[in-house]
Formats: sequence, C-alpha cells, structure tokens
Amino acid sequence: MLELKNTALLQTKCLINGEWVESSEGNTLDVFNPATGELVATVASVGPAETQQAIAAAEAAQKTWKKKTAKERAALLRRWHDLLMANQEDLAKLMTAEQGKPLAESRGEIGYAASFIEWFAEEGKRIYGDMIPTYAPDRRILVMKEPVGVCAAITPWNFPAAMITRKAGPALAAGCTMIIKPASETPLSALAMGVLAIEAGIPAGVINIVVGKASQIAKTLTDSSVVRKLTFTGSTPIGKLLMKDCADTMKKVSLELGGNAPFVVFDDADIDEAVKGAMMSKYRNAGQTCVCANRIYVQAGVYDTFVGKFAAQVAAMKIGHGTEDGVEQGPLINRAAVDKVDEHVQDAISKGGKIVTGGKRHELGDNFYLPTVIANATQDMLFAKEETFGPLAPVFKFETEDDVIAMANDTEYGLASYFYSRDIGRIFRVAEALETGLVGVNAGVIATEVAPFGGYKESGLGREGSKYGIDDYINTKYVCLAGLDK
Ligand SMILES: NC(=O)C1=CN([C@@H]2O[C@H](COP(=O)(O)OP(=O)(O)OC[C@H]3O[C@@H](n4cnc5c(N)ncnc54)[C@H](OP(=O)(O)O)[C@@H]3O)[C@@H](O)[C@H]2O)C=CC1
Ligand SMILES: O=C(O)[C@H](O)CS(=O)(=O)O
Repeated sequence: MLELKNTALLQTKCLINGEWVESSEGNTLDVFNPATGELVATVASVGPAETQQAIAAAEAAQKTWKKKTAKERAALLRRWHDLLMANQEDLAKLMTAEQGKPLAESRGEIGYAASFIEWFAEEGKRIYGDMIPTYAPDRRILVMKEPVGVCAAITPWNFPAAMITRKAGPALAAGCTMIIKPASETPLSALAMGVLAIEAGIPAGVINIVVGKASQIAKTLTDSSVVRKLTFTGSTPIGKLLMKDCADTMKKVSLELGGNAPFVVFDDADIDEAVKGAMMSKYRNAGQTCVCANRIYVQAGVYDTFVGKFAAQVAAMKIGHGTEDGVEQGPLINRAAVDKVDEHVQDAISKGGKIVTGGKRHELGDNFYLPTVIANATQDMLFAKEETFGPLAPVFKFETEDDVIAMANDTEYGLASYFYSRDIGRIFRVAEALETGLVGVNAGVIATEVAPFGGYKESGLGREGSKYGIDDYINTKYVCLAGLDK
C-alpha cells in the first residue's frame, strides 16, 4: 500500500488551466505496480476535447508568462525545484509503485529531475541577443531571442520525472508554456510534479498535463497550429511518426529516441573499472534506458578475465521489489518487455551464444528477468542490431581497434557509446571515431544536467540539458533599425 506523507501528491485527475479535471466522457485508465500487478490508482483518461482546452489554456497563459522577467520566472522555477526536493521521498515512492525501479534509483531520479529545473532557472537569465556591427551608417542591427510559444511534450515511462523536467525546465525558463502527455504506464509522477508546480506558484495554464490515448492526444497536438514545438522521448518509430505529423504545421521538433550503445574494453583498460562501468551502464533501471550498454566488446587479450569478473558481479545482484532494501534490479515495465529480452536470449543461444549467468525469467513474477550475461556474442545475433531495453549483456570479442570501431558504428542509432582505455592517443582516436552524441571514456554513466544530451543518426534531433538545451525553445529575430542619421 502506498503510504505518502503528502497525500495530495497522489493526484488522479488531469491538469488543465490550473484545474484538476476528469474526462468529459468519464474515461479512466488503471495504473498497475509492475512488481506486484496490484492496482495503484485509476486516473482520468482524456481525449481531443480536453487536449484542445489545454492548448487554449497554454496559449492564453503564454501571453503573460513570456512578459515576466527571466528573473521572475527563475524564482518560480526555483520554488518548484525546492518543493520537488522537499517531497523527494514521496515522489520516489510514487515512481517505484508505478515504474518498478528500486527506491534508491527513484530517489536519484527525483534529484536528477529537479536538477534540470534548477539549471534552467538560471539559464533563462542568460538568453543573450546580439548587437551586430552595422553594414550602413544609418542602420543598427539587433538580434533578439524570443520564446517559441506553446510547446507539447510526449514522454516515456522509463524516467517518468526526469524526462518531463528536462523539457519543462528550458521551456518555462525561456517563456514558453507546455502541454505534457506522460506515458500511460507512469502518469502519477507527472501529476504529482504538477501538484508541486501549482504550489510553487507557477500560473494556471503554464503547465498542463493530459493523460490518455496517445495517438488521439498526439494528433490533436500535432494538428494544432497554436502548438509551435513538439519535444518527444521514446522509441524511434514513434519519433519518426511524430516528426512527419509536425511537418504540416512546421513545428520545431526535438527527439530523444532509441539507442544501441557499444561498450568497448581495450586490453590497456583498468579491467576492474571497466567491470564497474559495465554494471552501471547495463543494469541501471533494469537495462531500460536509451543509453544503456547494449553491446559489450572486449579485446581478445582480456576477454576471459573481463567475462569472469563481470559475470560474477552480475550473478550477485539482488533482484526484488523496488521497495525492498538493497534491491539492485526490480521488474521490467511489462510482460512484453520481458518477452523481448527472452527473444534476444533464445536467438543468441540458437546462434552459438553461451549463457554465463541468468538467461531466464525470474520466479518473482511475470515482469522479472534474471540479469544475464551471454558470451561468444556475434554480429548476426538480434541484439547486435536491436535495442534490448532489458538486463541482458552480450559480450563480443574483438581483435583490433579498427575492427571494433567498425562494429560499434554499424547501427542506425547513434546516442551513447563507452570505452575503457588508458592510452591517450587511443582515447582521442576512438572518441572522435565513434558516431554517437554522447561518449563515455572510462565511465559507464555520464548523463548530467550540465552537459548536452542527444543523438546522431536515428537516435534523435536536438540537445537537452546544458547551455545548449534552451536553444530548442528559442526563436531568433533580426531587427534592422534604419533612418538613424536623421
Ligand atoms: N529514448 C528513450 O529514452 C526511450 C526509448 N524507448 C524505446 O522505445 C521502445 C518502446 O518503449 P515504449 O514505451 O513503447 O515507447 P513509445 O515510444 O511507444 O512510448 C513513448 C511515449 O510515446 C507515446 N506514444 C506511443 N504511441 C504513440 C503514438 N502513436 N503517437 C504519439 N505518441 C505515442 C507513449 O504513450 P503511451 O504510454 O500512452 O502509449 C509514451 O508517452 C523501448 O523498447 C525503447 O527502445 C522507450 C522509452 C524511452
Ligand atoms: O531516456 C533515457 O533513457 C534517459 O535519457 C537516460 S539518462 O538521461 O537517465 O541517462
């Protein structure tokens, strides 16, 4: 049973124009605990009519929100940040209840989510324009930076808080307003953050949260000419669909999509550090992150040592419900996710892969799968080309630097990559050769609000976080002042 200190955080209605509303047709959707299968809450499930109301509210609110000074917006965002942190434990409990991740990871995600609000509260004060040396004595050239306007966000279940604030932070700091459609599996984290945004004093209509049938809500958002930008985190196929749907109204689009991260261990690596990094990169969130190591490549000279050390640590992981102390891996989000992991395992076995540890469903329940290591992985196996999005680590052997760079880049994805080496020449050669937006050198987890996060190729468009992350919420205007010599 969910025991919250601040019971107001368990919000089951949608947020439109500062009001908590039910579906006009009485529709609802159930939120289940992926560990136990128990019903956590029943949430209002709205459609096109309510989405239109949210768009209208965001449009009206933006007229005054953009006129606040960056400092005024920053003060409100800072209060939101402080309330997120003050309610971190309750927000973490809600997240573990609906998403399944261990409480420690949920607490960490709330801190990560709040960091984007804190970061962009300050970045909003540094959206500088330009005064460009003129081309004519009677003229002056101004460059103004203005908020894009009404923005829509569609977010995933794997990081139910951080993937929202990584978008809402820059949007609100820049003077934009937002309609957020969270994933149907995990709406409670979004709605709880909405409760705290209202408490922080963020005006009605600046943030709107609509839960419901994704395709219906999305179509209403993408068809609307009022919505000037769409930002999405999720699968590449859905990202492509949304990008196409945004073309008719020429919206700005930011996409954080799927990945297929290579994790490379060279023979000059610190093997113990490489094992530590592989554990963190592969099994965080039960392998359900777009930047998880999806393919582990180990140079022949250290292959057996790495596999032995790595598999021993994986086999020792504590699996359980996210609410249990010390649990390192909880359930996956649903049965389909577990089936996909098992499909990759069975495919590998059929092609000569060797299970070193794990390789089967866990008796804890339908959504649990043992953390798995497969040796003798080869490029013809499904996980070489498909994102597993689960706790499966295939370990490939390679001979040369050129060989492994070719294999690492042999994918349509380009989000994250990692490698371990202590040779400075190799570090620069390989970091520059890898075709990904993020590169971790001797590190397995590198996401932070201060650095730009985003992909190459079919892993997406745009950057989130860092000083670059606010650019996607800004329009640049050139103003020419003439007649100044009279
Ligand atoms: N880059 C990343 O961080 C993430 C990548 N993924 C990738 O996506 C794969 C599948 O995960 P999944 O959760 O199904 O990802 P989806 O892309 O299906 O879902 C992400 C978001 O998109 C919404 N959505 C689903 N279908 C549509 C549609 N037709 N139009 C508009 N929005 C839609 C979902 O809503 P609803 O929940 O209501 O269906 C959810 O809010 C994973 O295996 C992984 O490869 C997934 C999550 C995060
Ligand atoms: O979508 C994801 O998987 C996250 O962006 C990964 S991270 O930002 O938590 O590294």
